[in-house]
Amino acid sequence: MTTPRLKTSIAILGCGDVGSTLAYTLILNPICSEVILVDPKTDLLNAQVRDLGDATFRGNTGCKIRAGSHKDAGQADVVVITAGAKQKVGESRLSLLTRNLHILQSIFTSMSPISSHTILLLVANPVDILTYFAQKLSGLPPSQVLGTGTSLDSARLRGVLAEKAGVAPNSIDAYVLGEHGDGQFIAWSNITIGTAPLELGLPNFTPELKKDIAEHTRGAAAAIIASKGCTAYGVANIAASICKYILFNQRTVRPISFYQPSLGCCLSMPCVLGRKGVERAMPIILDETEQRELEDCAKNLRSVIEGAEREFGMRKD
Ligand SMILES: NC(=O)C1=CN([C@@H]2O[C@H](COP(=O)(O)OP(=O)(O)OC[C@H]3O[C@@H](n4cnc5c(N)ncnc54)[C@H](O)[C@@H]3O)[C@@H](O)[C@H]2O)C=CC1
Ligand SMILES: CC(=O)C(=O)O
Repeated sequence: MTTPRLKTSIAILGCGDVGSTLAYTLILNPICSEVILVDPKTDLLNAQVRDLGDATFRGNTGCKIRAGSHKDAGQADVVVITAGAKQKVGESRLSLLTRNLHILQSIFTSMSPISSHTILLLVANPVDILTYFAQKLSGLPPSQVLGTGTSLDSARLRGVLAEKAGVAPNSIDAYVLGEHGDGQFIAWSNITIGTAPLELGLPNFTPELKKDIAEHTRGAAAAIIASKGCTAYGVANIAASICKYILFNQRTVRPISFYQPSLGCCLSMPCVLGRKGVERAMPIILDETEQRELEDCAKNLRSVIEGAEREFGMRKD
């Protein structure tokens, strides 16, 4: 007698550079039984499914890949939204807003009705603003709508600190918080290197080094885009990890973009990730400068949201 297998599915909307890299990551590190790819470019979609399908045949990973519709995606356990325009050289993430909000609106029109158990994970930029609108457009509870946010920036920060301190990145706790964009800030006061606070773990830490590290982290995406036109591997790895924390109910603490009731927008703060999405916010004590940076960041994001609501006729004033 064969044991029935539990079916878990991840739908990826958009199978361009990021969506296809995420699909490949999920095939190599299987965490679900099915990956559903959705993209209006049907030639590209079918070619990606065939090419990625070839990667499923060698080991018996148990993860199948298929093309699907937006309606199919709306019934998946996790829906990852990578659909949208990407930055050209010199463009900011925020400059993508009008184009990508149009795409987001059309996605929710096509996907409806969405299963009430689905977790939405936004990757498309500007990710904090799109996470905010995805929650409104989907009608799902805020805890089920999240964005990769500054988890990628935090990984980049851990990478550079690891190199300077001569320890493995996973021996470092360091959080970039706020906007996945120019309004991000580093919670310096919370960094630990192994068992040591930053100044002990990195004895040659100077104000110049601090500035260089912050600039490196904030500018990492633009530097890669200037040479190859996109970033894909880092965010695909982050998105696959987030899917795993959710599907395996891992209760892992990460900085993720989610709705902050006291700030009136979505931005990244640490939270516990599990099967319900954001299980709870994880408190963090910020120093005075960091608290001001958080408030400034939220103020800017709120004003971008208000501008978009006016442009898209979602506000009365
Ligand atoms: N949050 C993060 O850390 C990162 C975010 N990104 C963002 O991810 C997005 C995607 O980037 P790439 O994959 O490089 O772009 P891409 O242009 O290679 O792929 C985007 C795909 O979305 C598809 N698409 C458009 N409308 C759609 C719809 N209604 N439904 C399904 N698919 C649709 C397009 O046909 C295209 O194939 C961009 O907004 C980019 O800025 C990229 C890297 C990191
Ligand atoms: C493109 C982007 O948002 C990133 O790589 O951080």
